Amino acid sequence: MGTVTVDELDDLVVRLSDVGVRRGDTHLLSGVSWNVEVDERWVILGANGAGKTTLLRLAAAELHPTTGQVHVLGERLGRVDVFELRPRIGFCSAAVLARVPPQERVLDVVVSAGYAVVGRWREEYDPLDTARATELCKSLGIAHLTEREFGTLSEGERKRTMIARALMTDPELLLLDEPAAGLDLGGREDLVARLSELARDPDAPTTILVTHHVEEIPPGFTHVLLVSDGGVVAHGLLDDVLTSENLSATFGQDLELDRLGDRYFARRRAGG
Ligand SMILES: Nc1ncnc2c1ncn2[C@@H]1O[C@H](COP(=O)(O)OP(=O)(O)OP(=O)(O)O)[C@@H](O)[C@H]1O
Repeated sequence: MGTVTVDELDDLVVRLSDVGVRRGDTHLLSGVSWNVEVDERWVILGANGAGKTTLLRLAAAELHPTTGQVHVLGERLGRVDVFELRPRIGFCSAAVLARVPPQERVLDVVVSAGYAVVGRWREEYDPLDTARATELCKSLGIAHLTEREFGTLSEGERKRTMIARALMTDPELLLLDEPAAGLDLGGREDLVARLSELARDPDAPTTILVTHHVEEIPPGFTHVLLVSDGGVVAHGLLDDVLTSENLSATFGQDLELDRLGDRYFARRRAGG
């Protein structure tokens, strides 16, 4: 990857330059360089422990690199107040979901994102915020659940609530860590369809989605970053980079990738 000029930097939502993350003697990431431009929709794909969540936490300004540089929304981590940066980022992960009190009302889970709180359900909210939260719940198919307690929702309904919450602040960058994990086939297909709608919405934020499964790639996503063992196997346009060969290198198995319409499917090659 060549030198990036200041003008080009303006168009970069995320920029990792030769990034390493180390904990003790363990290298979680090493030598990662990666650029995400405005309006791109990226999938990060890799096996368990490959470093996907670590990458996403860097993009969320939740983690600093041990070596190299990370720029998020034009700001360099280490030189910016992350508390000013984070409201510009919508982050949806199992860790964020786990912080929601089960008794909280669904609409409050969504609307309270605008106030950067989880579980402050006695907050007084602006009617405009309530209206926006209601609209987001509608677009994610949970309008009928807004008065329910979060803890009574199904796994899929919780995931959709958390995506609505992540969108509440109108972020410039949306990060989704394994949004389809734990969903049944119907729930996964419903979520993939909703994320596909979001990906195709020109007003939606630049999006990065982490997954283990090519079946979970929503149509409309444009780019893929393949990671293995804390390093990049390949990155670029989905159509160019997502191949049987690259997928096999990513998962360390002889895999065959099929495309059916705008969806991907993978299986181990017979005898592989
Ligand atoms: N604080 C830490 N100390 C040591 N090792 C760590 C630490 N945090 C993460 N790791 C290790 O770093 C590697 C990458 O972790 P990461 O969570 O980024 O992987 P992942 O690709 O998201 O995995 P999964 O798909 O299983 O969620 C893993 O092997 C993990 O055990």
